[in-house]
Amino acid sequence: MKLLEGKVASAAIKENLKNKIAALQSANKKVPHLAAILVGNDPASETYVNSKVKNCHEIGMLSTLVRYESTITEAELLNKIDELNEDENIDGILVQVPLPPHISEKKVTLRIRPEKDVDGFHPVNVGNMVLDYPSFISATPYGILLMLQHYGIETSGKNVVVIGRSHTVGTPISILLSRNNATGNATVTLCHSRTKDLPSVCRQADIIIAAIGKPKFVTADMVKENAVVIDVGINRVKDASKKSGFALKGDVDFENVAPKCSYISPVPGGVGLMTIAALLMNTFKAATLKVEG
Ligand SMILES: Nc1nc(=O)c2c([nH]1)NC[C@@H]1CN(c3ccc(C(=O)N[C@@H](CCC(=O)O)C(=O)O)cc3)C=[N+]21
Repeated sequence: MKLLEGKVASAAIKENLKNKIAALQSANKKVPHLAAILVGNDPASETYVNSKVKNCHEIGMLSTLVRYESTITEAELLNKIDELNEDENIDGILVQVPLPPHISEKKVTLRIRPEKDVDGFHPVNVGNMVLDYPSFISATPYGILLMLQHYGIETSGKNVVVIGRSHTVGTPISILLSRNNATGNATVTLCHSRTKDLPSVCRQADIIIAAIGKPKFVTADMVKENAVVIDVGINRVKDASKKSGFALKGDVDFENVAPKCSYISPVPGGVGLMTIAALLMNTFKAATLKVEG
């Protein structure tokens, strides 16, 4: 069993970006600049956004963190997005979700200009992604592709079972893995709560992608010998031994599943870190595409 280490794979991507940014700098060109908006003080969101900002800094990318109290009005937030859309110094914009209930995530998503939508959440980007036109692929599915690529895991002709049909993970990764290109050509089965006999469907899988949001959902009896297991879950489970009182757990019963796998991604230290690398890739692309017109 080999671990798919997000730390190792994301470090390689970040090193490459760092060199490219250094080259821009020495050519006196503009350095990519990400604007991240965080509303409220949800501890998980704070961790993720701080990590995004820190990672920008590590590779020489500029970032601006815009913070608001959870009482900010929807109109104020939309105004800020308009301002960042117009700001020529800003290449990428992301608004961390979830947002407070009085703010429409849909309105916010639609307001960000598709050219600056480095999260790839705008319907224009989602549509372009589906049609295989140039687009921003959202961070989690893109991160999974980068992880598979880094470890040289072949997808062509493989049976992939994706568990979970969310807009942000299950649906886009199913589309991306089934398309006709170097990171696709898989036979994809997208499973969900109405799937009949999920364990036997999973046992057919060469690659399982677990994105359900339930700890220990994928158990050893569901996994074929030598399968590749990608765990996208990020569940905060009560754990009195941790300083925070919580432990981060994936969707896979790691202890019992790992011995059967050829490769498995851990949580933490797996796909989560790849999502950040993917965001940096998208922000770099947003900046350089603009330069090229
Ligand atoms: N507009 C928007 N874009 C997002 O991309 C977005 C979002 N909102 N909302 C929430 C989800 C979740 N997400 C993660 C990012 C990093 C880790 C990550 O770095 N995880 C570390 C551990 C972090 C920890 O210790 O809590 C790991 O798995 O090793 C996880 C999850 C981005 N998301």
